Amino acid sequence: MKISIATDHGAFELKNKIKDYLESIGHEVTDFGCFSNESVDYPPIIAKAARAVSTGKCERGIVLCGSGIGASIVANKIKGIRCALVYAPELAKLSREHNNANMIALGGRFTDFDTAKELVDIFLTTEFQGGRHLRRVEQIMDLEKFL
Ligand SMILES: O=C(CO)[C@H](O)[C@H](O)[C@H](O)COP(=O)(O)O
Repeated sequence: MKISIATDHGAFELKNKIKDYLESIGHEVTDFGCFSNESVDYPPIIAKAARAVSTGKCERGIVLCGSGIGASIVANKIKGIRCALVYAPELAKLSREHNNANMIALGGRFTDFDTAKELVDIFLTTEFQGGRHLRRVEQIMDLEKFL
């Protein structure tokens, strides 16, 4: 799968570990930064990863920051993005089954690598359930028409 990834300094190491892990299991990862521990502003970096999903260049995206909150807020500003902030496996599962999330946000200061790996695995392998959830996701996407 083609996956975009981005972070600010708050999850720099975790981003690199997730990228290496994804590549080791055969995914194609486009890394939008950041590329050092130096403090950076997350909005433009995260927006690039979200735009890659929005335009179809990547099928899914993973964005990170210290808490994951800022990253999720930014990603959800981009057309067509449904980005879920996930900390627990059940939330990663629900983000796909109920929300058809095309991106997840992780908090690097609150999530260790083993947990992140589990969250990412679930996000990438769980199918959207459709049905009543499709109707609701369509209602979410309809809201973009009024932006
Ligand atoms: O945006 C955030 C919080 O919603 C991210 O966690 C940032 O990584 C964090 O705000 C960065 O904080 P810092 O004090 O500048 O390292």
